[in-house]
Amino acid sequence: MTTPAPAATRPAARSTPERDARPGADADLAVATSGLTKRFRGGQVAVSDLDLRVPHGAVYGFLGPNGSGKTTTIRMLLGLVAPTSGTVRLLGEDVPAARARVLPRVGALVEGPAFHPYLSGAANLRRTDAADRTVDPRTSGRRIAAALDRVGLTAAAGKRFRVYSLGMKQRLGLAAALLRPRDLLVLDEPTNGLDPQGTREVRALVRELAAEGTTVLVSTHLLAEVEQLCSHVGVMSAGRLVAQGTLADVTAATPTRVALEARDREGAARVLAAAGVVGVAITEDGAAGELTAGGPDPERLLVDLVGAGVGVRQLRLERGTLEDLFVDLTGEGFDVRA
Ligand SMILES: Nc1ncnc2c1ncn2[C@@H]1O[C@H](COP(=O)(O)OP(=O)(O)OP(=O)(O)O)[C@@H](O)[C@H]1O
Repeated sequence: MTTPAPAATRPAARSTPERDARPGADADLAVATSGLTKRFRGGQVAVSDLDLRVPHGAVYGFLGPNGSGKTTTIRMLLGLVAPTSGTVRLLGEDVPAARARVLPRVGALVEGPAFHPYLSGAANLRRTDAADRTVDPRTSGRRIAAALDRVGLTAAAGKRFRVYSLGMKQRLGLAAALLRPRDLLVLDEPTNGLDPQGTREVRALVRELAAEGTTVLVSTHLLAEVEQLCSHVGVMSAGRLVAQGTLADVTAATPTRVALEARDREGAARVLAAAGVVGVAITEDGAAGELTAGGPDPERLLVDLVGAGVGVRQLRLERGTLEDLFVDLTGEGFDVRA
């Protein structure tokens, strides 16, 4: 169920430059947190020292396995849960201080108690719209019709919420978030539980909104979602942000695997290890290892191999994927399918 809510660092961010401390350095950020931390009663630290940096206009994939702290972070961004420490800035304004001014510009889809099951989709939106004191009640009908149309629920507007499919419920949550124009959308696992068609529809809608200039922060545990949808990514692991940056930069930070085909497998492995290749192992037809940042370049490896008298039939370079990086950073397997 969904409820409409009002609404990058010191991560081990392999790819992100050090946080810029100059005044105004955050001006181009739609979401900026500093040292954001949540410790629940009982002592569990759900989110630890988070410096999120979401540029204006980005579709930011907030990626992490279940329980890594994504929902708690999102709830703190929206003022639904108080941080234990740290600060939040949304659209350049401090939250919660400027909450009343900034949250109307922020649309959100977060888990929680939600729509009335016995009211229709349209009637539920009427309730949501009526609860917004900042809009003109006389234009409510127009806003509701536009939001329903936007998410493809016009035909089902009169049906009771309880008979909606999961995808329709999710889309109604999005419609509620879109009752007024938003500069920032915060979506917590918007495709969770949806069938492939529903998933495609929600992703298409996010793309459309982003194309119109809305900044979107979308949490997910699906790598494919990030790869298909996002310009930026932040990776959470056990409450910490372990990488953050553009999708291209973060993916480029993955180690490249170098694989050699050589008859003298031990000799090839020795040369690789001596040159600074890490995790060198003898393979079926040669040797392989990982080229990390600052490691030798492939040309140098070939020179070394020739110099050591190791004949090489082939040298292959395999660029790491986002999935490799994720497993590497979080130590977890991953649900890679959409
Ligand atoms: N109200 C709470 N009281 C105590 N612990 C909590 C509370 N809410 C969340 N947690 C714990 O904080 C950690 C982070 O949970 P959170 O829901 O933020 O993660 P998540 O990445 O959103 O996971 P999921 O994808 O499963 O929703 C988990 O270990 C969770 O059990």
